[in-house]
Amino acid sequence: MTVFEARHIGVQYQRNGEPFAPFSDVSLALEGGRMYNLTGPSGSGKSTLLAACALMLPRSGGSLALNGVPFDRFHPTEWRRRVCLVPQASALVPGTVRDNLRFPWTLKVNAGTEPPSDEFLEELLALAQLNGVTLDHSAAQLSGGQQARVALLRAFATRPTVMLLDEVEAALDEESAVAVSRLTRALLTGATTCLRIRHRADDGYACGTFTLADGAISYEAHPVTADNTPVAGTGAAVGILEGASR
Ligand SMILES: Nc1ncnc2c1ncn2[C@@H]1O[C@H](COP(=O)(O)OP(=O)(O)OP(=O)(O)O)[C@@H](O)[C@H]1O
Repeated sequence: MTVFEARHIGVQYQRNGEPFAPFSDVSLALEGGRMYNLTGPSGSGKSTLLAACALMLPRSGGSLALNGVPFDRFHPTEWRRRVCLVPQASALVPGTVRDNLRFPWTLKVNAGTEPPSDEFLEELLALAQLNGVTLDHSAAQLSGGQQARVALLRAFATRPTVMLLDEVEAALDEESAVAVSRLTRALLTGATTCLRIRHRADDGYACGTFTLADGAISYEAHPVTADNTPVAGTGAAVGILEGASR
């Protein structure tokens, strides 16, 4: 089922006083429980597209929808809570891993909602396979790969519908990058989806790749198994993130 749709999206910047549009008519649809790659040459507009989908940038045209509901029926803050953009360098805040995983609940966007319990956070942490890192661990003592995974958990803990990952594993070694992919895949439930900018070779976790080049987008599906799931990974967090244990 399609959970996120972008139709005929355009963005226009000003460059030396002149309008400049990396793209003006880009459409894509993402199905639930899937992970998609977004690739394309440097400067083709990948980060711009993610920011526009998260309503972080004004669009020059086009529409967005979540589960068929148009974006203008959401308050922009609520949209950004559901369509979560994770930048490449997601800075962790000083303090413990718990402080970081609960950080979204210090923000206005989550005002009035209960922060997650330690039990829920421990279940999430277990998925990330962080070699014994606990909720009380100092975030400053985590490796780069561990920090990237805690940043992902922090974003997923708010249960967004769409995760937009802007090269979250770009600065990591191959082993840590695979760990981030595995964790992302494990965190997806049937009601959530993920679009990630990726420059590395495919790692088998995505069901397909969008390519943005020269203002146009194309899509290529990846091989799937007989039960129509991507080759690598499973939604291991389905039970956790669908609510039973929070
Ligand atoms: N704030 C801005 N003002 C003007 N032009 C911008 C702005 N941000 C990005 N651009 C331009 O828009 C184009 C797309 O940039 P964007 O960062 O989206 O590309 P990208 O595909 O993500 O690139 P990369 O793979 O190098 O990260 C580039 O030509 C860039 O110079």
